Amino acid sequence: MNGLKDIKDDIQNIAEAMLSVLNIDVTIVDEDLIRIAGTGIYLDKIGERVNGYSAFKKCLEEQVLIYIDDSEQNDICKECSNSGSCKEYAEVCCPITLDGYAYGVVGLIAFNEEQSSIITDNAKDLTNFLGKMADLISNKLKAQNKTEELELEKKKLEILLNGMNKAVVSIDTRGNIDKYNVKFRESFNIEDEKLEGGNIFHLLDFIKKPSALDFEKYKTGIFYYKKQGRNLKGIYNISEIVVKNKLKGYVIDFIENKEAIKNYNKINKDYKITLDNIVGNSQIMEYTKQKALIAAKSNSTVLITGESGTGKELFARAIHNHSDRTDYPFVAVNCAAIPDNLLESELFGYEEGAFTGAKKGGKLGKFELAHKGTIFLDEIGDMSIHLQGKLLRVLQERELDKIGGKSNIFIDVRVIAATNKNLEALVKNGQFREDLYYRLKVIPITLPTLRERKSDIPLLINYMIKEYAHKLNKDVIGIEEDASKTLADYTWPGNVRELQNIIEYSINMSTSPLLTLDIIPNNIKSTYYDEKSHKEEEIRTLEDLEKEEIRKAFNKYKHYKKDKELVAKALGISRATLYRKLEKYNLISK
Ligand SMILES: Nc1ncnc2c1ncn2[C@@H]1O[C@H](COP(=O)(O)OP(=O)(O)OP(=O)(O)O)[C@@H](O)[C@H]1O
Repeated sequence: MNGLKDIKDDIQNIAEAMLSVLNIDVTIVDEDLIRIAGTGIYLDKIGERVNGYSAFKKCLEEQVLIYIDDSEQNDICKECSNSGSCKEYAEVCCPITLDGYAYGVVGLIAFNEEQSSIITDNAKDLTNFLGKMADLISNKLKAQNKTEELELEKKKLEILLNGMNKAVVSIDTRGNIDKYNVKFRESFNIEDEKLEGGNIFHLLDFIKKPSALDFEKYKTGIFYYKKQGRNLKGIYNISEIVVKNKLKGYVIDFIENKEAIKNYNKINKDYKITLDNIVGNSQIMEYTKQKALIAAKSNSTVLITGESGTGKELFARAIHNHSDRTDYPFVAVNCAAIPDNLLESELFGYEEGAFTGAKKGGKLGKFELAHKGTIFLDEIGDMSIHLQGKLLRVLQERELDKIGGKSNIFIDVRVIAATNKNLEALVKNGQFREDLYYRLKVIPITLPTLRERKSDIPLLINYMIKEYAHKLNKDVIGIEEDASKTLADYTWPGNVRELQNIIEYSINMSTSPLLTLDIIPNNIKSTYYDEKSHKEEEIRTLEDLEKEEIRKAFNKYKHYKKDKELVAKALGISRATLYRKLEKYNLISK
């Protein structure tokens, strides 16, 4: 809280104004009885303390107006240490109070007969006037306190704003910049001179001027800023500033995309896939999980192989989540799903004007988006030889050579690749670069098929029943034994994904709390019955056995480009013999 000394110049002006109106000397003291302002002989005594016991002290302590018209007879004067030598003829003093506290006293003092008669003849008007002056001074004090409070609030807000890890700017309704934080200035790299008095719609032209009609539609947007040496992509939000129902302006905040992903990852940490929630405790699964955990603690490239639906992406995510990159992005790219000519810009991005039709501002590649995190290159076996070369360079140099880029960008990304193809075979056929193959398989992880871990099937079934019953809002709680046995005996060429589909289908179809055999699709049941009947028949024709072995071999090598060659080799026959047999058994469509 301020005292009178903090507004002493204002007070001195008031004292002089009073003197010129009344022609009576004025003195003003503060709460410590120090003279703050004065006229006449008191001018030289500013800064001095007034006498120990005086009318001023009483006025201050008792917060009462004191009027003395005869200093020789007055009781207060008699007790004053100046009694006998006092030069004052008469005086009026009034406390300066604010919120019940006395901050000082303002007094009028007569030093001669003439001044004394002014005081005595106009006692009522003068005391009234003095009261008004005391109010004027206390209001000045109040205003001073308010100004300081506002300055303090402003300072606090500035510190808060600058401590935020988010760029923020406030504007008036026409877009003129009012306030902004350090992060804003640094993110967009705009000098203070341009920002002060600048217009946001000119400086950041991706922001469209909001209108009351479609405010809701345009209040958030994605931005791409590539100027002043900055290359930012993110999301912006506009909030209205409304005071007493009137729109006064807007506050805009910006979140960089990478941060948004990071925050998203943090929020979703609880639901993250970890090795613990990958279902399966068979020996081979336990071994695979252990290997994945070791891989998570390293920064080397991982190559996950396994048939379709064995959980390659699941393992890749779990490895990322167990690594110290977990708070940074996990970016998955399916190399087979994107045409080769687009995959290059998808992975590595391009600079503005890199080619005809290139987007304004260029494009950030997945490698850049995954900075400090993990990139998951799924179906790597389908990548073209040209891109394999580019990828190899990125892995070796740890630098990104963007299309149309002038300089290389350093990247810190961990690579996990996956495929259901036999990369070794592709290397032999010249379809996959040998050098890249070895770069990728620094830590190879092979996921077991579901057939190889049949003991996990009941666990997976129970897990999936719970999951889908909840999702589909059905009261299914389990499965009947024969149905469970049928599922456990099936060969599951589509692995866990196929099992998932069957469970989802069965729960949809089920009308009872337990899944029953009759709702299990026939193609799954037939293997069970075929095998069962085969066991009972015991003796089968050689042709039947031959047909079944051919089928089994095709099933095993169906994902290989040179499947027929591999099947023939596995069956120990020539390709020509295989073709003859396929024709004989009418299996040619396979
Ligand atoms: N052990 C497991 N526990 C629980 N769910 C699993 C398991 N393995 C796979 N899944 C589920 O099966 C589905 C297929 O898994 P994922 O996509 O990881 O397989 P993938 O090997 O990458 O397949 P593709 O080669 O076809 O891309 C997903 O829905 C996944 O959640």
